[in-house]
This record gives sequence, structure tokens and C-alpha cells, in this order.
Amino acid sequence: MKSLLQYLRGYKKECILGPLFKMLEACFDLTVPYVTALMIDQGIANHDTGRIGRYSVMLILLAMIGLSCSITAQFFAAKAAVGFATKLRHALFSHIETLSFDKVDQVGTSTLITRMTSDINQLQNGVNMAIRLFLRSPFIVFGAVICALMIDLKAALVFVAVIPLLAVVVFGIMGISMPLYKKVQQALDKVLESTRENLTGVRVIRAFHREEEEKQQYGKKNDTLASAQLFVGRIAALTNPVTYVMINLALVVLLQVSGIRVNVGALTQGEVVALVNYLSQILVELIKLANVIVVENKALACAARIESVLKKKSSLDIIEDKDTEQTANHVIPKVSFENVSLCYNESAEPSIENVNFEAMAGETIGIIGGTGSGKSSLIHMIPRFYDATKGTVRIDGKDVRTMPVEAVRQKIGIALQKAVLFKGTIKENLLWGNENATQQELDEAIEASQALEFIDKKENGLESVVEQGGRNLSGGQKQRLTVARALVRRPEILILDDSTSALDYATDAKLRSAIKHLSYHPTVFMVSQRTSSIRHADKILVLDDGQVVGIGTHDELLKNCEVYQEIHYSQYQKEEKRA
Ligand SMILES: Nc1ncnc2c1ncn2[C@@H]1O[C@H](COP(=O)(O)OP(=O)(O)OP(=O)(O)O)[C@@H](O)[C@H]1O
Repeated sequence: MKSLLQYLRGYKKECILGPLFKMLEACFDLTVPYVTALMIDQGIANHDTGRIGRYSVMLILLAMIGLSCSITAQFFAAKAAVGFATKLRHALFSHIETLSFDKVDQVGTSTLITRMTSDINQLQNGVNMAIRLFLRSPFIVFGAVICALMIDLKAALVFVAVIPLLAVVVFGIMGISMPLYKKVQQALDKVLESTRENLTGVRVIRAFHREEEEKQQYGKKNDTLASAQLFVGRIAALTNPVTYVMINLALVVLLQVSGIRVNVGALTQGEVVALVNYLSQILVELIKLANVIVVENKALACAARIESVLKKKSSLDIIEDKDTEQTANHVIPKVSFENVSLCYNESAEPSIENVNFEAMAGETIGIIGGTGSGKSSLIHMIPRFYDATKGTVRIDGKDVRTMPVEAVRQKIGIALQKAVLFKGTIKENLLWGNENATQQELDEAIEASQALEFIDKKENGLESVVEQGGRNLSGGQKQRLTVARALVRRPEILILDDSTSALDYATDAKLRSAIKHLSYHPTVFMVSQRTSSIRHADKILVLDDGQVVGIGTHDELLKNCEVYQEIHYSQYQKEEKRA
């Protein structure tokens, strides 16, 4: 939690004034029983309506001042808590944006969402409660005991006896329920994870008639959450009945002792009422304090979850450039892989193993292989989505790890396998590639990606609205826009990760030809499952189980690479049959 306190720094005034006003309110609250006692003893006992009136006005004034103090404290507490949560949310979001993919994979997207939302809300609640009640409740408990002792030492012994007992019960119940709140939070994580998966995959679920199964599984997770919440709720709910029984027993004892003291003339009736009031105040404050501690503990648990994300460092460190290998006479390839392996996690088999190749500037490199053969893994190492676990990936002869991620990505335009677009207009989405792109650059990208044909048909053209995730566009339209977005940057390196799979053969061919004839000459990496898409590449890498099993041109591979032959002839025959 310590490291999170920095986000409260701008709210020092609120953090001091909030508790201060709460303490003022507490002082007025402690005065009320005393004034009531005076009203009973001096006003009611003597039938003195004048005094009764004066004390009544005093009580109303005390209540009004107390209320104003309470509202002011609430204002400061809310201001500090909301400000703290906003700053923290912003910092957490910015931090997550810097994390490397492996770290995001490690934590998990849905739990990151829980931490950004529910955990921060919990923490905001904790800060608010702490400012308002952390000092007030103990202050009232001690204040009420001191006032009781000042009224009558013997009668106040009841307080001395009952407060530790109350404290044991209240804090005992709290101690039992605390660890259970962690379980509730974990169950909530699972429900949110399932919600997210179901909402994003709703079409697939319906297409496969998995609604019932999904409902059942969701129901199970929801029930687990509900039973965890009920269990902890039932334990927490014990607090009130148990403490009320205790306090009522204490009241009986207090009235018994006070009655005797009144009879011997050591106490007045008004003082008895004041003692009863103080005892009730103590009970209320102890219960409040227990609630505060529960909320604070939940907040601390959430703070630890948030801190654990903030402590995660991107694995994409910049290493020192010790390269001596490149010589002046050697033509430096645009991209090269030297004995590169990639393991997503330590225990798993490598997804890429000992890959070596060079891509010269302006060349087109085709990458092909069965599903799961490592095509995406291979190209993800160029923009440093993941760093090689062994070997070196170089751009312009420089180890990519010696360059800042932004510098590497600035050179690259990438259209990922899953076409992702954002809410906004088509133009806004394309400008992600380069926010300063000129109309001419946009036009060239749109034309090359074969997106012109469908953008032109739209009433608002480039200003047409793209809904969240691009759901108002077809798969092929989305793919063409993601290719256009990559081209708008006029990248030195263009990576197309199976990003034309939804296009028909003719459009795919036009797109490839347009990329060849761009006004600039990027080095192109084209991942595809279809040999027809990569057959004209200068060099084709054939991947099988993470290893390069063939490298060469289409014709060369057809002669000497069994895996390529298999892929090609299976498709070639299919196409023949179709024709
Ligand atoms: N983020 C990840 N974490 C762990 N393992 C991964 C991750 N991404 C890919 N893998 C694993 O690496 C291997 C290669 O996956 P990759 O996505 O690179 O294959 P691919 O050839 O692109 O497949 P496809 O053609 O189906 O897209 C697979 O076994 C996959 O399970």
C-alpha cells in the first residue's frame, strides 16, 4: 500500500481537514448526552420550561453543527478518494500499456480489468472510510469512556468490563471473515473472466449452440461467488445480534448499578440517561470501526493486487550494444535471425527453435506452415512483442534488444492475424498508422490495400463510423483496413500476418501486386496458409513445429521441401477440382 500512497500526495489538505471535521463532529456527539442530562436534571426535574427550551435549542444547534461538520468531512474524504482513484487508475493503465506481451499473458486480461475497476473502487472506498472514520470511531469510544468515568466511577466500571468483551467479539468475527474476502475476490475474478469470454465469443457460442453449456458453467461460477459471499456475509452478520445482546445485557447491569447509585444520591436521573447514551454510542462506534477495518483490509488486499501489477516490469529491457560483428563491407540485411529460439514459458517446449535467415531491404519473405507451426511467433519477435529467448533478431544489423521498443516499432507496419479496429471513423483508424499522414499517403494506403472499393460505396466515405471492434464491417473489410493502417505509416518493414485470409483470390492477388508497386519499398513479411499468396516472394520460409524445414523460392521448395510440396499440392489439387 505504501507505494500507492504517492497518489494521495496532491490531497494533503483534504486528508487533514477530513478527519479534523470528523473529530469536531465527534466532540459535538459526545456533548449531546451531557446536555440531555442537564435538560433532565435542571429542566424536566424542576418543571423549568425555560431551561428545557434553552437546552432543546442547544441540542438542535449541536445536531446542525455536527451535520455540517459531517458533510464537510464527507466532501473532503470524497474529493481525496476520487482523486486518488483517478490518478491510480491512470497510472495503472499507463503501466499496463508499457508491459511486454509475456507479462500481460502472465497476469491475464480479465484479472487486469478487475484490478482496473473493482479493485480500484474498493481502494477508493477504503481511502474514503479511512479519512472519515479511522480516527473518529476510536476517539468516540475513548471519549465516551472518559465522559462516563467523569460522571460516575463505579457505574463506569460496567463500561470498562464490557468494552474489551465487545472488542473481542467484533474483532474476532472480523478476523475470521477477513481471509474469506480474498476468496470472494478470486471468485469474482473467475466470474468476470467468464463474462468477458462469453461476451466476446457470443457469436461462436450461438453458432455452435453452446448456450446451455455456457449458461451452466457461468451459473456454477456465479454460484461459487454467491456462496462465498453468503458464507462471509453470514459470519459478518453475526456481529450485530451478538453485540446487541451483549450491549443490552450491559445496559441491564448499568441500569441496575445506576439505580442503586441514584437511590443513595450519588447519581442523578439525567446522568443515568447520559451513561446509557454513552454506552450506545460506544456500541455503534465499535461496529462502525469493525466495518472500517473490514473495508480497509479488503482495500489492502486490493492494493496488493494492484501493486503486484505495478511492480511488474516489461521484459523488454534495452541491453547494451556490444556488437562487433557487422563489418563495413558486408551488405547489411534489413532483418536477420541468428540462431533464434523462443520459449513462451520456461517449462514449455520452444515455439521457435534455432531459426536462421536474412531478409534484404525491399525483399518479400513468405512464411508458411501448418497451424501452430510458429509463423506468428516468428514475426512477433521483429517488433519486439516477444524477445528471443536465445539468439539474436537484427534490424539493419542492430540487435533489436539494443533499441527502445518505440524506435523498433516506428520502422514497422503490422497487420495482425486478428483484425482489430477501434470505435471511431475509418479515417481515425487509419491515422493510427501515422497521425500526420497526408491525404496522398492515406489514398495510396487505401488503394493498395484494396479498401477503396468498399470505402467509396459508403455514404460518408472515410468519415464512416467504425463501431467497437469493427463489428459493422465484414471480416474482409476489416482485414483490408488493418493492412491500410499498416501502410499509412509507410513502414520500412511491413508485416502481414495472415491478414488477407478473408479475401477472395482475385482481391488477394491485387493487394499483393499493389504492395509490390508501392512508391516506397518496404521489406515485406507475408504469413499465409496459402501457397498462392506467397509463391512470388523472393524467399519463402517453411515452418514445421517451430523449425525452418525449407527456405527458398517457390520453385526451389517445390523441388526440395517435402512439407511445402504437401501444403502446395493439397491446395493446388483443391483449386483444380474447384475449377
Ligand atoms: N502467447 C502465447 N503463450 C504461450 N504459448 C503460445 C503463445 N502464442 C503462441 N503460443 C504457442 O506457440 C506455438 C506456435 O504458435 P503460433 O501462433 O506462432 O503458430 P502459427 O503458425 O502462427 O499458427 P496459426 O497458423 O494457427 O496462426 C503454438 O504451440 C502455440 O500454442
